[in-house]
Amino acid sequence: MSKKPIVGIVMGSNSDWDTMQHAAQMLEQFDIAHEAKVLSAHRMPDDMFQYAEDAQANGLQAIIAGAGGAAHLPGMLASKTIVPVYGVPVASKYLRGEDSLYSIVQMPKGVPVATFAIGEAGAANAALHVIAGLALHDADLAKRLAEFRAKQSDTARSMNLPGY
Ligand SMILES: Nc1c(C(=O)O)ncn1[C@@H]1O[C@H](COP(=O)(O)O)[C@@H](O)[C@H]1O
Repeated sequence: MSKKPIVGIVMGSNSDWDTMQHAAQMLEQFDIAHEAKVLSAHRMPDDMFQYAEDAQANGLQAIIAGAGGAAHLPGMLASKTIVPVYGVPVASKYLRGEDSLYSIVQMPKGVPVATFAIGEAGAANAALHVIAGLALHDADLAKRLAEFRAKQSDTARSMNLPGY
């Protein structure tokens, strides 16, 4: 039987998956039980409200929400749950995601959404941030996160520049 998800990855459209799959891959890599689904504040507001209202009772410890353009999904989720919401601005067709970034990051005081960079690095980092929080209470996960960081340092140290 698959483990009950503790992280929810949601996105406004399946067109966001190219970006949001990087969050899923990171959680997969660290063996964190998660779910991924399309959920839109604009196109399916009742489903979105229900998801947020049930999130805590369903055992979710974090929600990673990605959306592009008028990206209201992360903020609206945050307005309906105390489960922390990590927002990922997806690059939009016309404004390259600046619109997504601004609409996620500019939350009114009192309803926070932790906002990450536009695109796949933001999606991966949102997952890593969630993992860091979980690792505070999970020694094995903390060890694996430290190993991931050490490997990354090794890769950076071995980078050569042409002619130097
Ligand atoms: N920003 C939102 C929301 C929302 O915030 O509720 N729902 C869909 N969308 C976004 O619309 C973009 C285009 O969607 P389509 O590709 O389906 O036309 C996507 O990036 C999606 O996140």
